[in-house]
Parts: sequence; C-alpha cells; structure tokens
Amino acid sequence: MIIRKLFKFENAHIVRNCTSRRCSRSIHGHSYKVEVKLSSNYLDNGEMVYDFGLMKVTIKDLIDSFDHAITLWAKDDDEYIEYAKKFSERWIVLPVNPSAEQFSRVFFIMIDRVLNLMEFNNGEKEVKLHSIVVHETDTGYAECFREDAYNFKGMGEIKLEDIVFSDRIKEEWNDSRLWDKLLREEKLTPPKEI
Ligand SMILES: Nc1nc2c(c(=O)[nH]1)N=C([C@H](O)[C@H](O)COP(=O)(O)OP(=O)(O)OP(=O)(O)O)CN2
Repeated sequence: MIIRKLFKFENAHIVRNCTSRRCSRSIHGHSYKVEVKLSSNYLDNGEMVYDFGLMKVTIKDLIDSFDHAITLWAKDDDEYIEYAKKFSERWIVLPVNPSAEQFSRVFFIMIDRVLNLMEFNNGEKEVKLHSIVVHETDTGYAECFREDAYNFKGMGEIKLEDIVFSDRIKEEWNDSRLWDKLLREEKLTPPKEI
C-alpha cells in the first residue's frame, strides 16, 4: 500500500543552462507542492502504514527548510551566490541545479536517510520511501523513484554532505542538530505522542 502526504513551500531560484530563458536568467519563485509517498505491506498498531502526524516532524522540518528561502546551485556564479547569501538569511546551496527534477532527487535522498535512521516504536514495519513528486507549478511536476535518486551516473551524484543550509534555517528546526545526526547516521527517535 502507498500513503501520500502533501507539503508546501515558497522558494526562489534560477535554473541555469535550461532552454526557458525566464527560468535560466531571472531569479523567480514558485509555490512548490511536494508529495511524499511511503509504502509498506504492513500496518502499525493504529492500522496505518505510518502516521501522517509523524511525517509532520522531521520530514516536514526538512521540506520547510526551503520555505521563504532561495536555493542556489554550488556551481553558479560566485558573486551571485555571495549576494544571495548576503541579502537573504534563508538560503540553501545544492550540489545540483535546482530544477524540479533535482529537487525531487534531493528530497528523496534526505527523506530516505531519515527513514533509515528513524526508530519505529508503534509497530510500523518495512516502511519505505516509494517516491517524491515535486510540483513546481500547477502544470508541471517531476517524480523521483529510488532508481532516479541514486542514478549518479545519469543524473549527477547528490551527497548529503554537499547540501548546505543557512544557520537561520537550522535554528528553526525542532532539533537544531538534525543535519549533524543525518550526516553522522545517528538514530532518530520519534515523539511518543504528537
Ligand atoms: N523539466 C523541467 N522543465 C522546466 C523546469 C523544470 O524544473 N523542469 N523549470 C522551469 C522554470 O522554473 C519555470 O518557471 C517553470 O516553467 P513552466 O512550466 O513553463 O511555467 P509556467 O508557469 O509558465 O507554465 P504554464 O503551464 O505556461 O502556466 C522551466 N522548465
């Protein structure tokens, strides 16, 4: 069975080297919608694949990092990156161009790590990340499956170590050590009740 939870965020970016001129040469924003789809053949003590409420803790914090923020590509012009960081306290640097496709891969890799480290304390079993859908506009989306997320040869490698969040973003997380924990692969403990 697949369950799906929808998250939303507002974000600014430029996607370099694409054919659409407005997209590649002007800073612009989107009201993104992100669908996180989880799968399992089992149900927990509440007869759910995974409580939607639990998805509103760590997974939500990570996606919400991108809200009212600017997303920068590490290979963009240094001057542009420095100015964006100077004038926006909420910024993220990615090792890949911030297209809908790469956003969906970035979210897949981050949320996959969260699920791999999360303790399941309410009888959840074999909860897996099925796919991530990133709607950039009302009319266009990208959907990332496991084979896309880890398709380093065809689509570029995304290492969590190469994703950088500004201090202000990290300060707003429920757990300010969240990123360290993901990088060091420390166990994550869910709240007993939400
Ligand atoms: N495959 C992709 N194509 C485009 C992406 C992308 O991430 N993946 N991104 C863009 C731009 O960011 C652009 O802002 C969105 O383009 P578009 O869908 O053309 O946006 P519109 O709102 O103008 O769409 P309408 O359907 O005409 O309203 C470009 N391409």
